Amino acid sequence: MAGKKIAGVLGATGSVGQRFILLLANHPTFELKVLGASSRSAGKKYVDATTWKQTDLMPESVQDIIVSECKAEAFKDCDIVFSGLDADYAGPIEKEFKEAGLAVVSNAKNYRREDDVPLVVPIVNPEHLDIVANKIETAKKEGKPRPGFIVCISNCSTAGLVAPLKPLVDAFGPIDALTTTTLQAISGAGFSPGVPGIDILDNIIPYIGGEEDKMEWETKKILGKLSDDKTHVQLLTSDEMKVSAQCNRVAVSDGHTECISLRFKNRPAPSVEQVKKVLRNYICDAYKLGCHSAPRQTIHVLEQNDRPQPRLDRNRDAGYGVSVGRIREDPLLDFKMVVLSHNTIIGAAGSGVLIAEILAARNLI
Ligand SMILES: NC(=O)C1=CN([C@@H]2O[C@H](COP(=O)(O)OP(=O)(O)OC[C@H]3O[C@@H](n4cnc5c(N)ncnc54)[C@H](OP(=O)(O)O)[C@@H]3O)[C@@H](O)[C@H]2O)C=CC1
Ligand SMILES: N[C@@H](CC(=O)OP(=O)(O)O)C(=O)O
Repeated sequence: MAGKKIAGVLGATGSVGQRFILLLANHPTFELKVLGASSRSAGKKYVDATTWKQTDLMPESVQDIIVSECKAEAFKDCDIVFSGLDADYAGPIEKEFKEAGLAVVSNAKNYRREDDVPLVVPIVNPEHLDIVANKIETAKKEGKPRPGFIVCISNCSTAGLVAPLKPLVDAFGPIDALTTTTLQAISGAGFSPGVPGIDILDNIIPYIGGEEDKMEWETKKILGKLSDDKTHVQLLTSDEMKVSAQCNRVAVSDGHTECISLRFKNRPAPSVEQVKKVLRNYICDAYKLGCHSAPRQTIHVLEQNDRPQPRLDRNRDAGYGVSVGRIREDPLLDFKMVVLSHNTIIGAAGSGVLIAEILAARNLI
């Protein structure tokens, strides 16, 4: 690669934005140059604008960067713009960036359901990025400038859920019924204002607005098939796959846990040992492509009966790997298991970085 690609982060002061900063600070492909946040932060040094809440120190390289307004003009030299914007404001900002010809990889939910926007968990469905390749190729054929585009990262709980589903579907055919009950970390609720300590200490909150609907819908897009003309994804129908989610907030800092049960359409169902073997042997395409952040072990199958646990297992493969434990037969469906994923790494900023690494490896940025 000639030189490093120039990167910017929108929403750089928030929960996801801070994680982007950590992941991009010493990245071999990307050089972090531009940071954007609200007008409350713009004009200040990053170190003064940000209430840093990560357990790793703020990298020195970003401390003196002056935070910009989230305007495309300020980011015009960026090869890639990562967005960790508050979804209440992300819509028009990301649209302006795309229309200015910029490549945006977004954590916000605003464009996930658009037909021409790939919804990507990079360890699961990187082939959906063909939609971007097709746009660029079409513009080239028509003699038009390289178009801007948005790629969306999934909801954080959905990212953890689909990771084990993908190799299972590839090996054993469709899953026609799935239930998941989540135990979600407080970092998932963001920092402004975030979950108050008085609400979450000694407590569980059995409601996360919009989360269950997102999990039930996004799973069907991520596991859907790319259309033959590579313009959109054919969503799984509710007849093909029924998904039911119940979402809870728990007093964990990082790492979403999910108790899932699933049923395969084909009979006879595989054995527990076959399921474990398929999960263990799964190597994601991003790793085969040689991407820097891709997990060497995509799915860690844990045999101890009290694992996975957020504090012990969330950082496997630097937070890009997903842990699955307690795989056993289910008396109602076929199997049940416990899945753990790092919500701000593979569930958010890390997925963004890995998507960008794939785009760079494919010369799409
Ligand atoms: N946390 C997680 O695990 C996940 C979050 N997401 C999504 O990622 C996005 C960011 O979430 P999170 O980091 O948790 O949120 P935070 O509340 O922690 O951060 C929000 C960011 O948006 C900025 N912002 C707020 N208002 C404006 C505005 N009017 N114009 C420009 N920037 C603004 C804030 O800047 P300032 O500091 O100046 O106010 C801050 O940088 C959301 O869309 C969320 O749904 C997705 C998956 C997982
Ligand atoms: N709702 C998730 C985080 C999030 O913001 O998700 P989304 O990007 O789908 O809105 C959580 O609370 O843990």
